[in-house]
Amino acid sequence: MKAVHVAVAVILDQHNKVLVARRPEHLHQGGLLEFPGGKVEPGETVLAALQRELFEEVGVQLDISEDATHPLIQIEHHYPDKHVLLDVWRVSRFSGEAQGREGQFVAWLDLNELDPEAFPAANREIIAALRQAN
Ligand SMILES: Nc1nc2c([nH]c(=O)n2[C@@H]2O[C@H](COP(=O)(O)OP(=O)(O)OP(=O)(O)O)[C@@H](O)[C@H]2O)c(=O)[nH]1
Ligand SMILES: [Mg+2]
Repeated sequence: MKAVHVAVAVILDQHNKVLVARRPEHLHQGGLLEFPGGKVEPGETVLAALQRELFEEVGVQLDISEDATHPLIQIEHHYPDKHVLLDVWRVSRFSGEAQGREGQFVAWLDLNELDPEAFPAANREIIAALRQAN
């Protein structure tokens, strides 16, 4: 099975709050929390995908310049039904107010309060890396 390349944004605000969204029930890993993002399309760079997905899903415009966007971690994970490569970026500048543009719940949660069990299994490593970096 070929890995699906996924661009994922961890947006941290000045109070160490992280933007999370709830995955719609009918999708893969539905009902769990996620960091917004989505599949990199053919011919698209990962940062372009990150920018496009964040705008489509939560209405936020990312500043993807080098001083505002940093690679955090890449995680390859095999779910029983899917193989993903999560390409996770830490973003410190954005504009717009986050809203669930696809009807999903979104929230800014304190980094220290994130419950890894509320996310897909692949995300546990992301949360650990984030806590280590902060
Ligand atoms: N966006 C996102 N996807 C994640 C996370 N963790 C994780 O395992 N995934 C998995 O990555 C895969 C792709 O993400 P996605 O469903 O957001 O892709 P997408 O926005 O392009 O959706 P679409 O297929 O409806 O067009 C899913 O199988 C999802 O379960 C996460 O924190 N954020
Ligand atoms: Mg998505």
